[in-house]
Amino acid sequence: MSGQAHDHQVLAGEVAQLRADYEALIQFLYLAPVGLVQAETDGSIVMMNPISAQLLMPLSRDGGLDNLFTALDGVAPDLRYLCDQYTRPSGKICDGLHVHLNAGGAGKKVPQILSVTLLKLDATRLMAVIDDVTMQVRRERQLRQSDAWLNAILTGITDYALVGLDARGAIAEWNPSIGRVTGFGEGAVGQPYSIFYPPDAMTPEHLHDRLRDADRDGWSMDEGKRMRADGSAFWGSAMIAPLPDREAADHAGVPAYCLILRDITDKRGAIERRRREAFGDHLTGLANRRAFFEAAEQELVRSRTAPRPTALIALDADHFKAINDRHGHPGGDAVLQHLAGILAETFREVDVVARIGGEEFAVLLPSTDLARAAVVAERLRAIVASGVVHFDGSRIRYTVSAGVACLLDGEGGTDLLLKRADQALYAAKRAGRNRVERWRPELAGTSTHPADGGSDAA
Ligand SMILES: Nc1nc2c(ncn2[C@@H]2O[C@H](COP(=O)(O)OP(=O)(O)OP(=O)(O)O)[C@@H](O)[C@H]2O)c(=O)[nH]1
Repeated sequence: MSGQAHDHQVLAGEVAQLRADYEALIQFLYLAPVGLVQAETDGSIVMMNPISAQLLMPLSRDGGLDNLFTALDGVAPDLRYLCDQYTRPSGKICDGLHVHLNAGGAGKKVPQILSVTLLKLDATRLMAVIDDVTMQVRRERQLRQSDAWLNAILTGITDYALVGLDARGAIAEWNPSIGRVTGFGEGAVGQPYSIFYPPDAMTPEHLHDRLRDADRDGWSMDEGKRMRADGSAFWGSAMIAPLPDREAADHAGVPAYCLILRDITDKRGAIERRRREAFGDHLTGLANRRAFFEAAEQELVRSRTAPRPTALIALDADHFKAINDRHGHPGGDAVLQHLAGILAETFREVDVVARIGGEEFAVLLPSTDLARAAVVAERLRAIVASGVVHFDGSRIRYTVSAGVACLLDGEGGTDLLLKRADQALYAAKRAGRNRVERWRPELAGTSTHPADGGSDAA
């Protein structure tokens, strides 16, 4: 081969190499998962990839994209200034500058956050790297928040065990806090966290339910009797929270959740007192409206998974205003306490008996149909009608009216059940009081308040 031909071949090879490099660069620009914009130092855009067009287009006022600084003027007005002030021949003009789009706007769009890095390549060329970091920023903020939350929980607590659980709820690692609070040694590793609970208190299904609750809500908390390794019991709370990077931790023995086990034996009395204050009715000692709704909600959710009827009796003392007027408010209170006493004696342990309003009571009867509930309500009505309240030298006689309703498997919720029972109750009031009415479809749409429903007022 002649020298000239050889040179030619080398040159052709170099050109092919350059072309291949250029193709690779173009490919890179097109496929890069970030926006890349090449511009002159005054911001005039020379070249941009599709992602940067996508990110910058919404910022363009005239539908075109000629100048990087003009496009970003509304959201990052100092970019042009930063560039003018940058005197070095090349380097980073700004690094990961966060630019907020749609922030504070009247529109309902979620604020979008772009990260802009501006490089000076040489005296005439700039390169901007633009990335949509909205999700990343949100995620970091969430993580910071959950860190703060965890710190708040841990601060000031000295009697807790911090236990790493794997994705199946088995204890992943041992640490001294586990030994201190529960007495379990390294042999606990690999065992389900239910070893901290009394035998049979937690089925494998319960154990997994708690993990799923934590996945769904960010945490799951319960409180009750716990066991130490030596078989002694203590009163404890257990909070389970998923670890931030748990997706990657689907293997046995790798922590996916954190369990914080606290010995709160000392605090139990105070907690129960607070519970009573929050969920108890001070006048009658029965459950209050809030406790009733929570218990009813729980029962109805359970009745959906294991179908069964749920009944409700709504009860109201008749002509109660007249009793108050005649015997004074304390006399009225004595009647309410008397009625509460009868209710507490009449119903089963599983029934939820509550005072849900001034002189209105409600009883939730799990696994009970309409006919059975009506029989119980009738028995109650009769007991009240035959009783006497001794108050301040007087004998007060009173009666109650009751409405009974029932939901079949999975039908409606607490509000519907209570509404039907109320409709039946006021049908009983309209029909003359001192009686029990069952809800029936014709009552749908009738009033749940006597004043609207043509009550025969006292
Ligand atoms: N003593 C006492 N009275 C209460 C309490 N809460 C509500 N009340 C009274 O209960 C009375 C309820 O009156 P109404 O709603 O007119 O009902 P009613 O007189 O029982 O008539 P019907 O229900 O139609 O038979 C009002 O006078 C309330 O002031 C309470 O805790 N103690």
